[in-house]
Amino acid sequence: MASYSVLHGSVALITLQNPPVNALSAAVRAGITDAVQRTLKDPQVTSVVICGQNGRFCGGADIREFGGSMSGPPLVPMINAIEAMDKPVVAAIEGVALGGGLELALGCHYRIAHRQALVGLPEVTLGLLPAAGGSQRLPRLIGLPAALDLITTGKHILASEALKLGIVDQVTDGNALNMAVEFARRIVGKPLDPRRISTLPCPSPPDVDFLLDRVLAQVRKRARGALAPVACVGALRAAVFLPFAQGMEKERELMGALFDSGQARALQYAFFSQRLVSQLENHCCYWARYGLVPRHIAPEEILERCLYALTNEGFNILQDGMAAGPEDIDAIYVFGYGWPRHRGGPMFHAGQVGLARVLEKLEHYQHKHPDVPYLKPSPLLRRLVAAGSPAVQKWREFLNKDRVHSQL
Ligand SMILES: CCCCCC/C=C/CC(=O)SCCNC(=O)CCNC(=O)[C@H](O)C(C)(C)COP(=O)(O)OP(=O)(O)OC[C@H]1O[C@@H](n2cnc3c(N)ncnc32)[C@H](O)[C@@H]1OP(=O)(O)O
Repeated sequence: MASYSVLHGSVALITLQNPPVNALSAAVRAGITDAVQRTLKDPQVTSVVICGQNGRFCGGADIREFGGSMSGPPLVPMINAIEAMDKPVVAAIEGVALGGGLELALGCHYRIAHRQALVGLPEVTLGLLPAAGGSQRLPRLIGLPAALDLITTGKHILASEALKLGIVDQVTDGNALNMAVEFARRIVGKPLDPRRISTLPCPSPPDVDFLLDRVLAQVRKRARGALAPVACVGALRAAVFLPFAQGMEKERELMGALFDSGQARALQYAFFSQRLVSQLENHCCYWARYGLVPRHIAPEEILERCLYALTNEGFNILQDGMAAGPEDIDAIYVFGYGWPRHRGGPMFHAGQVGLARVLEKLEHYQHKHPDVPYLKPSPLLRRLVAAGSPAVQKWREFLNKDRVHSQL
């Protein structure tokens, strides 16, 4: 939800309330929409400040809502309505203004931030693009090159850097909310048209096509096969060449293709997995408090059972003639599945660990879990170990001559 109050008799304060990061859930969007209506109707109110509860402006759209059916007021019209207001609206940014949170702030007429606050459009890291106007407003505010950098990487930057880029108007080491309220009182009556970012042209260099093509090639190389960075460049191209309203249509169209994609689901799953893992320690405290004895599983066991089962399947694939050699499997993992290049690929890595050790571990885990078929060591792995664990480049010599021809 969002609370509404009036300070000094004339400054409406809209406070986003959705701990811990004040994500823009349906209830928060409804609260903001209602509060905007109240400020418009209240003749005493001459300016507006939007802030987040507990020193955090907003962590963006509520990612947990993405999996289900989205309800409540949509973000885009809400932000457009804020920008269109005839009373100045100031975003008081403390903590974070990320994703939809920064897009909300870009719909405001001014942005005042704490120096240490983090801002950014990290949607690309979730397989998305900034589709609440961010891909169209940010380049209009700070120019195409800087917007391309921020949006295609999704990086978070400090407000002090955002000030240099022109994303925020002022920073403070003190209380950003107090500063924003004082600022809001002072700017009443100043013209708002130049502050509506959607009405600005998009500053871009003369060789704009060259720049867009170069960045497109870079993102394709950096994140092979990833859809979102490519879509981000497409949305920014629209910001340069199309008027705002048409650019917004393009932004929406590109987001439509990403929103339900497997890549977006995977990246959002990874976001929450990362946080769950970091909470493991707290779970242990919980178990201890209730007298439960957790089964101890060493992190190496999890890693080894995943990794060695994977390489074991690689040996079976080689044995069955589905791949011509270990290099085929490694190339698929490095280039297709993001296996760290400096580790060569799973088959090369098995060679580095030592085939005898991989075999020993598989035998150990198979003994413990005889019902798990993929822990059963491959005959090819046994043959290689028996032959003294030759280097990966020699494995082809040990493949059965009569195996089915490779499909690769
Ligand atoms: C066609 C549809 C149109 C839709 C258009 C609108 C689209 C908008 C796109 C977006 O805005 S996508 C979201 C963009 N925002 C982000 O990517 C930020 C994600 N969050 C973070 O990076 C970090 O959480 C943080 C904000 C920097 C805070 O970090 P900190 O280390 O302090 O805390 P965490 O442990 O990471 O998080 C605490 C807690 O909060 C949950 N959470 C964080 N952000 C969100 C979020 N945006 N939505 C939902 N939940 C969020 C996080 O999962 C933790 O909760 P948990 O229960 O412990 O897991």
